[in-house]
Amino acid sequence: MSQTINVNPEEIAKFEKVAHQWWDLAGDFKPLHQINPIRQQFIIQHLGDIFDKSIVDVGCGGGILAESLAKLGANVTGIDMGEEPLNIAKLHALETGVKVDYQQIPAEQFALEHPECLDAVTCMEMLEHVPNPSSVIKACADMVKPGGYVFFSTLNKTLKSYLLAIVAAEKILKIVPDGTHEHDKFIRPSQLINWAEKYGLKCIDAAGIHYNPITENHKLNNDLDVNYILCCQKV
Ligand SMILES: C[S@@+](CC[C@H](N)C(=O)[O-])C[C@H]1O[C@@H](n2cnc3c(N)ncnc32)[C@H](O)[C@@H]1O
Repeated sequence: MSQTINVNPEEIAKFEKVAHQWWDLAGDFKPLHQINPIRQQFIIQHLGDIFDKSIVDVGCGGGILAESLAKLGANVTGIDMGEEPLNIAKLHALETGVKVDYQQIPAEQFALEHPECLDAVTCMEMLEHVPNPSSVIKACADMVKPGGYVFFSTLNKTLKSYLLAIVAAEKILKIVPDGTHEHDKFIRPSQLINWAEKYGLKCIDAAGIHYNPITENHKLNNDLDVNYILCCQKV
């Protein structure tokens, strides 16, 4: 299957190794738990009531966002190429009684099988872990209905993101495992928007995701220098 080429086994292995910590609120995924309410808020701000909306969460991992959207009544499918994160996601959904359809399938393959089917697609903190992010962006654009929404979040390629997301978070504070991120793989908003537009998406909103690991303060703001989220609409 040619689509599986767009997977870096080393990246998948990183997340397989720490998957057991996915729902530990004080563990390696603490930052994702802490920013989840604000990214959910950004999504709902654009989608409105998500009850009964069909949403695919691409690179869902252990299901932090997927579950939170399903809890609000959306019909959520979570896709990822990591087996262990998906096992953890399924187990957690059983424990909480939240219904999410988890599948191990590349985004490109899912898009081929489900063209223009969805009300929304979310793809959070995943693009910086794939060999060819533009191919994932195209897949997200292909699976959403015309007029539907695609949300991307990732890390900007700036000196500030290197200092905060790698030096501070990984090397000094050790709030995420050393080696989680490669600065080369970070994506400037202009680049992401360029790719999105190439595949028929129009960027209609952008926000910075501010997270201070020391004060644990988190909020959306206008500073896209480190972590940011985009809302795109399919033309
Ligand atoms: C940092 S986690 C983000 C999890 C989730 N999106 C969130 O923000 O809560 C990155 C996820 O991307 C997944 N991933 C990495 N490469 C992938 C690929 N090529 N296809 C699908 N998922 C991938 C990893 O397995 C991992 O679960």
